[in-house]
Parts: sequence; structure tokens; C-alpha cells
Amino acid sequence: MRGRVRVPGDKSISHRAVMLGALAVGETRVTGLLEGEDVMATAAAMQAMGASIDKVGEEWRIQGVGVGGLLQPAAALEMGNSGTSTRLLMGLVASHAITAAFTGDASLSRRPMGRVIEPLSRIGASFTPSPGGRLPLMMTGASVPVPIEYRLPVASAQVKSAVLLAGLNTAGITTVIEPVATRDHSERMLRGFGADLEVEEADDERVIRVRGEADLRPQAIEVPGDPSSAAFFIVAATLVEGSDLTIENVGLNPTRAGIVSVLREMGADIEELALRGVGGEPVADLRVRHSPLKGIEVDPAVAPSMIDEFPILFVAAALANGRTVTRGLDELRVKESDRLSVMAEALVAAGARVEETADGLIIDGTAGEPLSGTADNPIRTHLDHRIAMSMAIAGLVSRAGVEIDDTRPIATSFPAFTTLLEQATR
Ligand SMILES: O=C(O)C1=C[C@@H](OP(=O)(O)O)[C@@H](O)[C@H](O)C1
Ligand SMILES: C=C(OP(=O)(O)O)C(=O)O
Repeated sequence: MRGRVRVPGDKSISHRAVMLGALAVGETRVTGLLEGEDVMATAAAMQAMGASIDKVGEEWRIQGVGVGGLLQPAAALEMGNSGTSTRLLMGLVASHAITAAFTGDASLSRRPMGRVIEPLSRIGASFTPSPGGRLPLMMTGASVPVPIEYRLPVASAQVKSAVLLAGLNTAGITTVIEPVATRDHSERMLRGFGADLEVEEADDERVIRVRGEADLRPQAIEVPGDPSSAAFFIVAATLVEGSDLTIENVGLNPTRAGIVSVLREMGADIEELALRGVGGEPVADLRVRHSPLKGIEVDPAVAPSMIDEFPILFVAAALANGRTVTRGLDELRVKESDRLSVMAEALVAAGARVEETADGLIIDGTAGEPLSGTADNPIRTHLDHRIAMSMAIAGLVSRAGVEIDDTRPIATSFPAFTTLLEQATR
């Protein structure tokens, strides 16, 4: 793994840029937008509700409808594989007097939506979900939405954001209390668009208040690179002998950068170059050189700051010297797949030593010895882009290589993954 690669725009920030641009009055311009399927699902939904969204050269131009101005979509909003699109858009619809149907692929249709249905019902929205609180569902937003104070029962930036976005068109102050901090891109960007939002840190909790009937001002946004996409290259360069790879433009918001600190604790050599600010977020180029890793106990408190990076961390742990123990990861069971059992099965199939517990994995690493690989028994990726990319990286450090059953889901978050991997391994 040598040379330089530039990771695409952050998925979380891209979703929010499209949504808030579509709610501002006037034209928002976005560069570096992730053009993955998940973000395109958000863009199509905002267009279906009245925004106009076009790409001119390298720039996305969004004409917003104004808070309160969303139109009733003529057809179901197709969310594909994207939990973020679904839950955040449900928040937006909740405080507009419109009816919308949400549909998704087989993976998304298995994921729990009760966690947003519950607070959004208190605001006044009504829902007809499929059994178990799942997609497909229909919802009708409140005509007179009620401001709520909501304490998050799960550490979820999607639930937090759904309530805050509903608060934008709700008279009065909507409050979200976070016992555990999750990614704060919504808060940062809402402020950037001129919303009246305050965050108070008290007794280890974060209290976020947003004033409703907001007027959002259009912005020029540069989306930083996605640390969740960079993580595959950080781990690959760490594991593959002889590597010296620079990954450009990596967002290092502290609520996202847990993977960097955990890998460093395991012995990774990650240097931050040209630290700068991009779009209100800290960004650096990361120079990563091969280095042996040692197993550690991962502090469950870091989980929210690297929640999507556990599949690739498990690959790193499989090659480390000694035992890595992770726990407190129940949320991984409700992502695009059950990422604990799917990664355990995949890594064992590739020759790693892994034990699955109720809320984590225990992995005994090979101390750098390559995995056997899976020559003729493709890994089942269960429509999960992060399983596919993690196991592709595992293939780089295996004797026989790793074959995966389906690469298509990679396009949901990182369409250029294979091209960049080929570029770095040439
Ligand atoms: O708010 C977001 O953009 C996201 C929040 C996380 O989900 P949860 O809120 O369900 O933890 C994360 O897994 C997802 O990839 C993106
Ligand atoms: C969990 C993820 O995304 P989403 O919830 O938006 O489907 C992810 O990208 O790993």
C-alpha cells in the first residue's frame, strides 16, 4: 500500500448538507459531496418534496423550499440501503403536514424504526409501520407539531438528528438530551445554516436545544473526507508489510475519530499532516506505515466515536499479537447486517480465531501471520457495504485471498473503493 489516495466526502455530512440545503431559502452550493447511493437516495427524496438539486461541474447546487415548505411527495420515498436517509427524513416529515411512504431494500426493511417513531409520535406525527416497527411504512406529519424534551434511550446520532430536524418546523424549543455523545455533524451544520441551537454540557450529558420556525440561510459547504472510508485504508496500510500510504483529506471530528486512537493504542503508526479546518470540521492527511499490532481491550466508551469502524477493527485484531476484547456493541446487531455475527462468521471462514459474545467479539490474533483466506467459499456479506470492504482488506493479508459474494453494496458509501485500492496496491 503505497502512494497517496484521497477518500470521498463524508456520508453523514453529505446527507445533512443536502437536507439543510433543501430547507434553506435560496441556493446552497456543496463541493466534495459523497455521490454514493445512500446520499443520492436523500437527494431524490428532497427533490420529491420540492427542492431542486443539480450538479454543475464539480459543484452541487440546491434550491431550498424553506422550513415548513416541504411538499407532499407523489410517490414512495425509496431509501435503498440507507438508515440515515430514512431516520433523518422521517424527522423532517414529522413536523410538516404531509404524508409520505418510506420503502427500503431487504437489509433496511429489517432495521428498527421504533426508535424514531416513538419520539416523532410525541411531536404529533402518526405512523403505520410494518410489523416490528419496520419499513415499508407510511407516516403523516403533525399539522401543529409539539416541541418535546427527549432523552435518547440509545446512543444514536440518527435519532438525535431526527428529533432536532423535526424541531426546525416546531414552534418553541425542542430539546434532546444525550447521555452519551454521538457524532455532532447535525449540531455543527444547523448552526452553520443559522439555526438558533445551543449545546450545554452538564453532568456528563449533552443537552441540545433548537428553536423552531427557523429561517435557514443558504451556505457554501465543502464536505471533508469520510473517516469511515479512510479506516479501510488505514488498516490495510498498517497490516500490509512495506506499506507507506498517505490518505488525504480525512475528517477528524472527535466524535468520529475513535478508530485512529484505538489503532494507535494497538501500535499503529498514523501521522497527522497538514491539520486544517474544512467545512467547520477538523481535517488532516494521514500518513500510515506498516506496523505490528498488539491486542487490547477496547474501552466500550469509545464505541459511539467509531461505531461503523468495528468491522475493519476486527480485521486488524485478527492479525494482532494477542487477544482483543470488545464489548458494549449491541448496536452493531442492528446495522445493515448483524455486524457481530456476520464478521465473526466471515473472519472464522477466512481462518481467524474469533469468539462471539452477547455484545462483542473476542479475537485471538495471528501476530502478523497471514490468514488462510477463502478460496472457493465466498463470504456472505448480507447487503452490508462495510462487511464487503472489511473482508476485501482481510483478503490482502491472506494466503489464498478472500472472495466475497456481492460487491454491489459498496456503492452505497464508497463507489471508488476498488479503484482506490487498486491504485494503492499497484
Ligand atoms: O447520523 C449518522 O449519520 C449516522 C449515525 C450512526 O448510526 P446510529 O445513529 O444508528 O448509531 C452510523 O452508524 C451511521 O452510519 C451514520
Ligand atoms: C450504519 C451505516 O449507515 P446507515 O445507518 O445510514 O445505513 C453505515 O454506513 O455503516
